[in-house]
Amino acid sequence: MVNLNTLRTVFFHPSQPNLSLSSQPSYSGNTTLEKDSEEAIIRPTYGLEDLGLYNIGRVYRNLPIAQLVEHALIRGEGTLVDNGALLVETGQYTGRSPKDRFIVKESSSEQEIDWNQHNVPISEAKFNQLYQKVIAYLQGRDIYIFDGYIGADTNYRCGVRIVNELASQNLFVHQLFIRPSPEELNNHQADFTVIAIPGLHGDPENDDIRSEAFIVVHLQKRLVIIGGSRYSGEIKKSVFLMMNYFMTKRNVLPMHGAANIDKRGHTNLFFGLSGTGKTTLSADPDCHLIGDDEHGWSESGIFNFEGGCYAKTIRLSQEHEPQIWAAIKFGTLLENVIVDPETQIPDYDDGRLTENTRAAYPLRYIPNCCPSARGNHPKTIFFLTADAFGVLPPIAKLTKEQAMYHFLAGYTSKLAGTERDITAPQATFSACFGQCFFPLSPTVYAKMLGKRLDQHHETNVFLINTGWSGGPYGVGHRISIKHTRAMVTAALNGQLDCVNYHPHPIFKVLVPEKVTGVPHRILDPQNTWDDVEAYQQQAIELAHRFEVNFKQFHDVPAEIMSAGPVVR
Ligand SMILES: Nc1ncnc2c1ncn2[C@@H]1O[C@H](COP(=O)(O)OP(=O)(O)O)[C@@H](O)[C@H]1O
Ligand SMILES: C=C(OP(=O)(O)O)C(=O)O
Ligand SMILES: [Mn+2]
Repeated sequence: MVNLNTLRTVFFHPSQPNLSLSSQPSYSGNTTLEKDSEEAIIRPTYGLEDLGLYNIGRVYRNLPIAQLVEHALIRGEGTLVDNGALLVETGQYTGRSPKDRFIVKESSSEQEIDWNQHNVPISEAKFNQLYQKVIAYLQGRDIYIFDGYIGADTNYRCGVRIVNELASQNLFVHQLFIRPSPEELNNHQADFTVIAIPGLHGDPENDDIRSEAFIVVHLQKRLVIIGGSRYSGEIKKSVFLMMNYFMTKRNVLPMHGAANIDKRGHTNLFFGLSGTGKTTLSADPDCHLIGDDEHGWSESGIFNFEGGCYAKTIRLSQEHEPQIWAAIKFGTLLENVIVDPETQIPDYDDGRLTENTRAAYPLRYIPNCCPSARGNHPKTIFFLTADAFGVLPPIAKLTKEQAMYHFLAGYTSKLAGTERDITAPQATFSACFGQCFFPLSPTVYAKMLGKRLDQHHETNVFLINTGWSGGPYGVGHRISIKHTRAMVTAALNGQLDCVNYHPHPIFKVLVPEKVTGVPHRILDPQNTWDDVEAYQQQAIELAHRFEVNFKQFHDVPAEIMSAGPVVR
C-alpha cells in the first residue's frame, strides 16, 4: 500500500531557469500592491525553491479572505457586486477544456492509467519543457500560495499547495479546499502541488499541446501545472484526478458525487456528471450538507475531499435554490455572471458570457452544513442523469446489478458550457459519472463500489432523470427542480420503501407507482410525450446506444451485463 506520508511531492533539482524566454503578457499588468522600499529586504520563500522556483516577487501565503478580495480588486482582477461577492470574468475559457488536459506518461503510473480519449499522455520531456517556461514565467512575479488540505477525514487527508498568479484564484482555492489551523500551517507539507498561472500560454507548435491552454498532471511528482485558462474549475478537478488515483491505493473509493445527511440521520450520495444536479439537490434545507462534488468512501464511511462548493448560477432563483442563493455573499467568488451596470445586482438569467456561470463558497456558507464534512455509510444513492432524449423515467429504483451497470455506463448529457465547445446538451456515456476525472479503468472503481454495495446491502440506489421530459431537448422541457426535489425527499423519508414498482419495458429499471408531490402522470415518461410511438422509437434508440457503449466492458460478470436495457 502506498503511504502518502512517504510520498511527498518529488522535489525538483532546480535546473537552469531559461531566462531568455520572454514572459507572456499578463492581464493583471504590473500593478504591485506595495513596493518594498529597498531591495535588501529578505522575504520568506516558503520552500518554493523545492519546486525550482527562484527570484519570485512578493509571496503572499494564506492571506485571509478580506485581503485576498482587496488584492483582487486593487489588481483589477474583478469587481464587488451588490451582494458582496467578488466577480471575475475568466476570458476565453469559461468551462473546463478536457482536450487540453494531459497526464505525463512516466514509469510509476504508465501501466495503470487507462489511456483513452480523456486520459491523453504527454511525454516527460515535454513536461520538463513546459516546466522551464513555468519557472521563467514566475521570475519577478508576485504570487499567492494556499497551503491546506484535501480530505476531511484526517486518516486520509493530503496536504495541498496551490501556487496562484491571481489573487482571485487564490480566493477560489481558499474557499474550495480545507483550510489549515495556524498550527497546521506551521507544519504544513504538500502531498499535491498545483501551479496555476493562466498568464503563461503554451505553444501548440512546440509543446505537444493543443492550444495555449494546458493542464498537465504529473502523478509521480504529484504536481499539476496549468496555463492559459483562468477557469478555476481546472484547479479543483485536477487535484480530484490525483485523489482518484492515489485514494484507490488506500482502499478509498473516490466518487464524483455530492453527499448530505437527512432528517433521519442517514447519509446519502448524489453521483452525476457536471450539471446534472449534485450541487443543487444536495443543498437541501432539510439536510446537512457534507459536500457538493467530490467524496471518498472508506471503511469508516463518507468524507468530503473539499471544504467548499462550486455551484452553477445560471438561472439561479431564491425560490428553488435558497441555500445557494444565500451563500453568494462577501467572500464568494463569482465567475462570468453578468451584473446590472448601474446597480451591480447580478442577473443570473443572463448567460451572455457562458451558461457555466459559477459561485465558489466555503461549506460553512450553507447554514445547516455538516461541519465535520463526514458521514456514515450511505443509505440512499442517487445516480443523476440529464437525459436529453427525454425517455428515462424521472425516478426509478435499481437492483444491485442495474446499479453496477448504470455506474459503468454513466449515461447522461454534457450540458451547455461546462466543457469547451459544448453549447447544447449532448448525450454521452461517462463511466463512473465523471470518466474524465478518473485515471484508472472504470472497472477498478466499479469493483470498489460493488464491494461496498455488498457490504451495505440495505443501501438503495435510484436513477434520477434531472433532464428532459415530454420529448427530447428542443421539444420537451427540463424536469422541474420542485418535482425532482419531491422525488429525492420521498426516497429519503422512506416513502419509496412502501410503494409498488413496475419495471420499465425497455430500461427495466423499477418505476414507482406514486411519489408524494409529483403528478402521477409524469412518473411514466411515455405519458409525457404527445406521440407514444415516437417515445418508443426514441427509447429503443437510446437502448441501442447503451448496448454499443457497453461493449467495451466485455469482462464484467454476466449478471451485470444483462442488467442493461432490452434491445429488440
Ligand atoms: N430537475 C432538476 N434537478 C436539478 N437541477 C436542475 C433541474 N432542473 C434544472 N436544474 C438546473 O441544473 C443545474 C444543475 O447544476 P449543478 O447542481 O451545479 O450540477 P452539478 O453539481 O452536478 O454539476 C442547476 O443550474 C439547476 O438550477
Ligand atoms: C467544476 C466542475 O464540476 P461540476 O459541474 O461537477 O460541479 C466542472 O465540471 O468544471
Ligand atoms: Mn457541482
